[in-house]
Amino acid sequence: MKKQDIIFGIHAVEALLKHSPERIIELWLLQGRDDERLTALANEAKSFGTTIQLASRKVLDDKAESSQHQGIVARVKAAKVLNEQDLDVLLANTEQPFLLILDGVTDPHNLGACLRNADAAGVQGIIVPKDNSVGLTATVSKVACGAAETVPLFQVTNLARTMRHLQDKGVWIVGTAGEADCELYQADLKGPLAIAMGAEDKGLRRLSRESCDSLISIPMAGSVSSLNVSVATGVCLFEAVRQRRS
Ligand SMILES: C[S@@+](CC[C@H](N)C(=O)[O-])C[C@H]1O[C@@H](n2cnc3c(N)ncnc32)[C@H](O)[C@@H]1O
Repeated sequence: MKKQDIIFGIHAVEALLKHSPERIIELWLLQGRDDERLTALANEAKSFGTTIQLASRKVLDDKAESSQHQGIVARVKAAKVLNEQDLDVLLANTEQPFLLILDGVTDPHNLGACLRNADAAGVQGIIVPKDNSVGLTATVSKVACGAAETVPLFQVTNLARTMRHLQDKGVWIVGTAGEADCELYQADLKGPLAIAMGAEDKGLRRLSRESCDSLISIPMAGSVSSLNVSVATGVCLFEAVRQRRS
């Protein structure tokens, strides 16, 4: 298991300082950059006793393994990996579960965007299979814009079994597939709910699809056959938000 991670980008580091500053070991800032937001983050990090170093762009690019760091890179203690037991704790403490299942999303940009959507929609947790899914990488945190620090990601060994467990706890699972007869806008998305999205290439796996209580499609007016998974996630989550507010 990894003991340390890298997190980069202004929003990602800001969320880290807000929600789990104790994880930050060291912070590198781009030298010579006079940026109010970076200065504010550096001052906050200093107040937690974090070591701060100024570094060149090349050093930051190397640390982040990306040039998208916006002048700030943190070395952090790896986040605790959440599992089935942690999910049970969440369910026990949540009156009206609103969850997202991602069945094998492998692109870090997609997971990051789904985390961001989930945070914005008020989703309490995302469930992913441990294998064949991307985890919380530095790129995921950057794209999530802070949501990797606020939305718990549960990594489970057997997704179909976890879905049955959710159903036993009264959660209705709505799967998504372009060919489903029922359209999103006809579905009832109130009550304890988990929305299940499929992988970028193959969609929901057979067993996951069969484990859903219902399947819905997002109507497609044009010629493309499907939406990007993070876009489809946003569309479905916010239809659920609309219904749950009314
Ligand atoms: C790129 S699509 C996968 C396409 C894949 N070829 C398939 O057969 O499902 C990734 C995921 O986004 C969601 N999605 C994309 N377009 C959708 C649509 N029109 N209706 C429902 N879900 C959709 C589904 O969860 C799907 O599994």
